[in-house]
Amino acid sequence: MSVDVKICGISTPAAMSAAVTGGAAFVGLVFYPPSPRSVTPEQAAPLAALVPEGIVKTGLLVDADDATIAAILKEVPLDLLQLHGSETPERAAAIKARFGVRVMKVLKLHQESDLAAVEPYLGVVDRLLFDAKPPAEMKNTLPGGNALSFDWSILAGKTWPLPWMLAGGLTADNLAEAVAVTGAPALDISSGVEDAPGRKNPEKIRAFLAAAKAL
Ligand SMILES: O=C(O)c1ccccc1NCC(=O)[C@H](O)[C@H](O)COP(=O)(O)O
Repeated sequence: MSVDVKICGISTPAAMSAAVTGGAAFVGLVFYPPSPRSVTPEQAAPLAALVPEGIVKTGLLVDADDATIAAILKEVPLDLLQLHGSETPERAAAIKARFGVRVMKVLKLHQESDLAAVEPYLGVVDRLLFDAKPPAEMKNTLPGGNALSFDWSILAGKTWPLPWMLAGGLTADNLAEAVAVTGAPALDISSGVEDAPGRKNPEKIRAFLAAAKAL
């Protein structure tokens, strides 16, 4: 079995090169100033230029307004927008229509009933990402990238009529179990390939990608 990998929160050329040469299918740039991984459009543009055609350049946004999205897309040719805030289906549809870019909605899970949130996005977004709910104290400051997993069994045996990926507390050591339990076709990782929040370790990026390739 092979799974696609997204390396999220890249902010240096060394980390981008490790992701690209290691075989990432997606790379993620965080455009959310409170995050230790945040980049400005001007910082992101040269990083995006290191990414060959075929690897999906993803921009992570948290409840961004149109002016912010327009300013990012003016500088950075993104292929996919990751909506990591409280974007409604209507807002996701409006972003897609206005900017003509694919969108991936993040749904934060804690228990099986949280999956009810999927249905309103079907037929609207291009892809889903299932992540852990942030701790209450981080909800308004860092709504993702907290190295937290959720109960993967919530996803066991489920299928979805659109592409999706799994995130939250993944590491090279737990990815095999995560895929075995959830059947995830793609994985998204940030903290697990860092030495500290915002400090990506190229060796850890390579190790994660190698472990995913070995599944
Ligand atoms: O990375 C951030 O700082 C961040 C800030 C605000 C919203 C989301 C953020 N990150 C999300 C991700 O990097 C991933 O999609 C996912 O949450 C995986 O995170 P991790 O558990 O750190 O691997």
